[in-house]
Amino acid sequence: MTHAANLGFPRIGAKRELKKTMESYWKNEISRSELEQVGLELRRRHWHQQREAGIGIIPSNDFSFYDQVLDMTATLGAIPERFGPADGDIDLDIYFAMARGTPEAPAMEMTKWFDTNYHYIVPEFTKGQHFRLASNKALDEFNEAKKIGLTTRPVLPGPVTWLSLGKAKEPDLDPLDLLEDVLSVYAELLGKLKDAGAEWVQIDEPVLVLDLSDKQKEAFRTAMRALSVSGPKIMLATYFGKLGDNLSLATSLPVDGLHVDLVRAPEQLDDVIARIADRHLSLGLVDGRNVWRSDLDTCLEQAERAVKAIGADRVEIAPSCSLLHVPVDLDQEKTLDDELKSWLAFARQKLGEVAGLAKALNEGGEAVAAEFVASANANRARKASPRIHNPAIAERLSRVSPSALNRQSPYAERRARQAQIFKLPAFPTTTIGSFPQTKEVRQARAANRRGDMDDQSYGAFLKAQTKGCIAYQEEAGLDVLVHGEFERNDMVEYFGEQLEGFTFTRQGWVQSYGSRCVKPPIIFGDVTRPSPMTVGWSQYAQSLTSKPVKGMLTGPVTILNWSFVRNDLPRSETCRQIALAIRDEVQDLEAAGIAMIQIDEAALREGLPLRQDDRPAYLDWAVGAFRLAASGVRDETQIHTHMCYSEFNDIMPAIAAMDADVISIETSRSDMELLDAFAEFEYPNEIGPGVWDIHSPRVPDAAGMEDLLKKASRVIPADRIWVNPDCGLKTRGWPEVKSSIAHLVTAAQAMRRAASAAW
Ligand SMILES: CN1c2c(nc(N)[nH]c2=O)NC[C@@H]1CNc1ccc(C(=O)N[C@@H](CCC(=O)N[C@@H](CCC(=O)N[C@@H](CCC(=O)O)C(=O)O)C(=O)O)C(=O)O)cc1
Ligand SMILES: N[C@@H](CCS)C(=O)O
Ligand SMILES: [Zn+2]
Repeated sequence: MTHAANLGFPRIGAKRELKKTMESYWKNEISRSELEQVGLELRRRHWHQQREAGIGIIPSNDFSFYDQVLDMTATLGAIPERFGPADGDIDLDIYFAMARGTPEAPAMEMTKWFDTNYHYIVPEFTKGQHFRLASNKALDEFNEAKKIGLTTRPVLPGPVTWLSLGKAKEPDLDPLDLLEDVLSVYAELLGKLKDAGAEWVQIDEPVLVLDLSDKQKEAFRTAMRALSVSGPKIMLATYFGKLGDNLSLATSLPVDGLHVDLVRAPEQLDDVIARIADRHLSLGLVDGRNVWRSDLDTCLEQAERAVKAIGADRVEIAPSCSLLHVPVDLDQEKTLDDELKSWLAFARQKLGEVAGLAKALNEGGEAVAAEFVASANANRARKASPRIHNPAIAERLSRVSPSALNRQSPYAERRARQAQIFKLPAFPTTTIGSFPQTKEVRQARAANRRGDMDDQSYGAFLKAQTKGCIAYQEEAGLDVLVHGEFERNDMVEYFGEQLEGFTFTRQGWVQSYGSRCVKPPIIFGDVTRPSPMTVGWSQYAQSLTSKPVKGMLTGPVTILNWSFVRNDLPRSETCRQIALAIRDEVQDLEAAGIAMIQIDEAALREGLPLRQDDRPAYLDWAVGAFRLAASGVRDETQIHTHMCYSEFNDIMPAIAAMDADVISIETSRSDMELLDAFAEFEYPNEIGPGVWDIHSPRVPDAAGMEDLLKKASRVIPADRIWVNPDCGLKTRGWPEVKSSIAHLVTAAQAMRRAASAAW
């Protein structure tokens, strides 16, 4: 019999219960046991829902109070020294301190999980680091599920992925050198799981879809040999891409099963079948990264090929990856129109598809005929729907000339003209765009949406917020101001709501990091901009001050990468459509007198293909889309961009090719290390390296920021450096913001004094 399996369920809760409870705990409003109780209820609810959906192989330990990689770090006792003694207990408070930092100890670094909008906490390694089984979370959750009659398949991030994603804190340490010690803890944990009754474990090794070094390949052989000795059977899970040249490695490892992603890489099925030998094969057929209903007939045809080749008993049907990356339940959406809704599937609906496919294999097509027909009809209707095509857009795009991707003059000329106009001091200070999205702001928006606050009152409220923010920035002594983004629920969703071809959900939350969630808009059709989206707010803010106020836009690549994108058109085409809409907005801002315009491309790197070979083509169209959006303005208009991630080395030429006049980047958590890439590449334009880690509630002092700026000015010419935080301030509270900005301005002034003394 073929089993229906799941690799991971979204843990935040259909109504973001976990988020709300965690945030209450952090504010000391509830006790730890109340927090733990909500965790338990969510796990139970999700197990029940999976069972009800017809899933036979249900995961445990996919729940997390912050992040599954941090859970593994805690399990292995890999606590950085600043959070307590290496052999001390790891309780929830130390765990949260590692994730969020404390006044004394900066948080551990956080970065993007492969090519998703999910962030994990980066493990830290030192020489001679001692590992020990420091948490029984995986075991406890397995036992918890057993109490409700479920023998789950516990999930663990695998040792090679965990080490590969971590960071050595000493220059000549290779994390993989720690493998042996780490493996002994994994083996101990697997032994305990087996003793508790676990028949299988899911070991997640998504690095198997990356370009691997010989040392990583060898680490896989060592690791799987060690783990296969005495624990439960291993389902080795790979996802987010093709195994490619790692296929023979993956199929030579002593594991009992292999999960492959057949949504991203359907072409690998026959090769995998040919090499699977006597292992179980888990077919990732239902898209765990997007919200479209599956083409069940095609999925069934793929599954039948596997069953025919290796027998039903060794085949599992599954989503392509954990369902962490999609919203929980489409049935909660009461305002989406029926036609659009019929095209979609969220986590619970996807599990229904997985179970339906397994049933079709086990009982024959008649057993699920109605479901399959409904699905095929919906997909057919989607293809034929007049709502998805707008011929005028294709026609306009075909008329875009190559010159539309170039500014009028080279950067050096623009720089001179802009310097004359803006007359900024050395080390100009600015922020990235958003100011605190306080409870008051969110509640006003929620009241307006419910109809409890009329549009006029809501507009007046937002104007007052903006006015207060401009006054505050002037008082704080910032040089380049922003309007504060109070009118925006999210930097992508806000634009999605105003563009044609997009739809949005009410409850389609997806975890981004910790308690923070996003509601990615859904791009279902050709994109157009019916009217200006931001001009009124920028114009209003600029009318309040004589200092420049940056117009604030989200770039086309980021809108694309942070949305659920239609799967019936190449992503590059959809991106060009969005770029044209943003270009129109940029030109309208300029015409309205906005002299600096920031186009955020926070997610440009996130969309970078995981394999080197696929990268040039992506970078080519992504940079082209940015340039199309940004280049329709005069030389005097200063274009900024912003990116909040900390790996630039491999895409420096592309970043330079974007040709933004100023780029602000996240650097503070990595101690300015990544500026080396800008220095080595001799990045020609201006740079604002973040000097304040805004992901942590910690207030950085002026001396620390000054140190970071000094480090920056050792590698970047001082007259090209801007002073700003790592990212927007929407998640912070006003008191921390005010203290931190006062320190930031002080640090910039100190740098100016030192520079004028030296000149
Ligand atoms: C910069 N980042 C972003 C990413 N992706 C995006 N799509 N957007 C981003 O900004 N990826 C990388 C990083 C990740 N960082 C963050 C940072 C902050 C958040 C965040 O704050 N998320 C909020 C939700 C934001 C939002 O949509 N708010 C809405 C709805 C607010 C709400 O919950 N309203 C309540 C009522 C109000 C109340 O009582 O308080 C309700 O409707 O029930 C809004 O402002 O209108 C979060 O809450 O997690 C995300 C990613
Ligand atoms: N302008 C946005 C960028 C976040 S990446 C903000 O400030 O929140
Ligand atoms: Zn950012």
